[in-house]
Formats: sequence, C-alpha cells, structure tokens
Amino acid sequence: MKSSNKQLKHLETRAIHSGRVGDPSFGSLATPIHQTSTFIFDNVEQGANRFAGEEQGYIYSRLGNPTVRELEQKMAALENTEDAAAFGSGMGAVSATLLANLKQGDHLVASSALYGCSFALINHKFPDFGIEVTFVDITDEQEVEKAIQENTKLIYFETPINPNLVCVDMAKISAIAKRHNLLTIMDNTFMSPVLQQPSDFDMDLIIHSATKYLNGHGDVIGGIVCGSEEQIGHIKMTTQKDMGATMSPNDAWLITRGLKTLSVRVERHCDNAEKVADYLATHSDIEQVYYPGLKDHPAHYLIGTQMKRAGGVIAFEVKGGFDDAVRFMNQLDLCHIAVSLGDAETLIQHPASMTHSTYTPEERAEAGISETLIRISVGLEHHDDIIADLEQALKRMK
Ligand SMILES: CSC/C=C(/NCc1c(COP(=O)(O)O)cnc(C)c1O)C(=O)O
Repeated sequence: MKSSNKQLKHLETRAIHSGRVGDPSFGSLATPIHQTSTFIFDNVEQGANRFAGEEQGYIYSRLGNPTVRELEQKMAALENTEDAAAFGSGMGAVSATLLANLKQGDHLVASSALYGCSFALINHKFPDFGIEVTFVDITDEQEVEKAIQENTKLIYFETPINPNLVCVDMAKISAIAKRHNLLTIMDNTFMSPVLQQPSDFDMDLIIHSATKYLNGHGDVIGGIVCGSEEQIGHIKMTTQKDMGATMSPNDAWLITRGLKTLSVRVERHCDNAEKVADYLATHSDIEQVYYPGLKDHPAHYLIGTQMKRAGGVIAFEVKGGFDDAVRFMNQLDLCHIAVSLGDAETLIQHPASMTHSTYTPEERAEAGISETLIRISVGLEHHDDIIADLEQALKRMK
C-alpha cells in the first residue's frame, strides 16, 4: 500500500513523493505533461454530469488539469494545508485570492511594505472596485488592531517582507485576527515551506510566487495559494474559473520537478547567504545590512522558532548615495543585475527604481524602503566566488 501524504513525515520526502498523479497507462516515473486544452467525454450525459459536479473527471484545463493537480497536491502537502490552487503567476495567485474574499464596500488591513505589484493592485486597483484599504506598519500590533473597522474582512502581509527583510511575528497577527474574526492571508515566497510553515500559526491562506524558490531555475512564472478545502474550492470556483489566471501543464511540470530539490537548494541558499551577510556586515564600505540571520536584526528572535533559517535574500546599503550604489552594481561580473529571486544564479537589483518603482518616494519612505537599498538574491554558486565578485565591485565603486 503506497504511503499517503499523512504517512510521509519529513518535508524532504513529501517534496518528492507527495501528490503523485503518476502514469496509470505506461508507468512512467515522471508524471506526463498533459498539454491539452480540453478533455473528451464518453457521451453527453458524462459531460453534463461533470459540469454539474456530479461526476469526477476533467473537463477543460482552465478548470483543472492532471499535471497541474499534482503540483497543487504536492504544495498542499508541503504547506500542511488541505488543498492548493495553481496560477499562471504569483500575481495571479495574489489577485485571485484577495478578490475571492473581498467585495465592494469591504475593507482590508495590509502591510504598507509589500512586493511592488501587490502594493499597486491593492493601492491603485482595489479602490476602483470600491474596496477600502488601510496600510499599516504590520509589525506594530497596536497599529494593526486600531486599523480594523466593522467592514474589515482580512489582514494581508508578507514575511519576510520584500524588499527590506522586515519580519512579522505571525503568532501576534493570528491573535489579532482571531479576536476580530478576520481572515489572514500571507505571502511565504521569501521562505518557501522549507523554512517557514505559516499553517503552524493558523494562517488561513498561504501564497507563493512559484517563480522563485519553488521552481528555482529562473525559467517559469507561476503562483500558488494553499489553504482549506473550502477556501481553495471557493477560489477555484470564482476568481480562478472566471478570471482565468491558469497555470500551463508544462509550467506545472517544471515547478513539480523543481520541488524535488527544493530542500537542498534552500539550505544551500541559506549557507551562502549567511556567509555573504557576514562579509557585508563587516565591510567598511557597507552602511547597513538587513538580514534576519544577523544578531542585530530586530526579528532575529524568530530564527529557530517561526523561521528555520533566514533565507537567501539580503538587503543592504553601500556607504555614499544612490550614485555609489549604481556604480557598485554596474561593476559586478558574476552577479546578474536582474529582478526576481530564488534562482540558482545570484541576482541583484535596486528596489526603488525596479521592483518597488510602483511606490512614490513618499510611499516608499512610509514603507521603510530606502532610495539606496540594494536587494541581493544569493544563488547556488560557490560562496567564495559570490563574495569575490562583490569585493571587486566594491573596490572599483570608489
Ligand atoms: C517585475 S519584479 C519581479 C518579481 C518579484 N517578485 C514577485 C513577487 C510576487 C509576484 O510573483 P510573480 O507574478 O510570479 O512575479 C508575489 N509575491 C512576492 C513576495 C514577490 O516577490 C521581485 O523581483 O521582487
């Protein structure tokens, strides 16, 4: 009798074996890529019964696909949730999840610091739908609680936060949400399930840009939301079915393949990032380093409790100003100047002019995103080579 998810104790094992759809026809080890738009019914009655939900079976790949389903089942097993839904992008997951739980006249409390497009969706588009938002310093529990209104439906945040690596104490947010009967929706992209299990803190919905660590090879755009069977069913039947941010079977297959090495990749990202953070923190040309793994980080106390390790992303500021930061980044050879994160390659970028250019300078200041902040996603190259590249660029910056 094959093990079910429940019997597979360790995440490393679940990442490889959970959710398997397999290949009943030929027994191939890798689940086939069902690259199809639609599925043939035996007869009219079968088609009608499937549309009515009275018979199990596939209908049309925007409504479900076997290769995509394997990824969803695997992600539910990794985040310890009942179910999951896959989307064509992380923003597909963010928008579908929020809009499935908000309607005209509702209000949400959101962290003022978010990934740029998540902020833009909430700040610029939601008002067009008559959805109100209060942006808060999500680490200030009193400010969070004070922002709650009679029409508040949910609290939305990331931890660690993109791009400044501020971390949120999820137990505190969970307690507030319970007191006010609110949904908690959080984005676990920067940690992945390997380093952080938000369901342990009663988070209701857990979002990932699968583009990042989950796929891990810089060749797919995708998104996932994990949660209860009821919540995921609601999202699938409303904002996924009717807004259609569908993930392709081929992308699902690539992400599923990525998940098999997720644990070893994330551990190596952490090994390398810890060494790079220590190097930067002791360098005379570096003004400040923001990395939860460093003892001076305000959320260092969460390491070993909420967060297994601090992850692969570091934010920092070089001494001087914006021009110095630009000169430094333009001198790099190995590290690519590129947005995104969680890839095998080390990627470095300037949030104020790139990933967080959707904020005004005033909004960035309010969110604690400085104009000279640099964000580096530490890759899987040998750490000595990454540090040597940073060293030569810092020398040539002057
Ligand atoms: C054009 S900027 C590149 C993308 C970046 N981030 C994406 C992102 C998303 C959205 O995920 P996609 O839709 O898969 O990109 C959701 N949630 C978080 C915490 C994210 O960081 C980036 O470089 O910070």
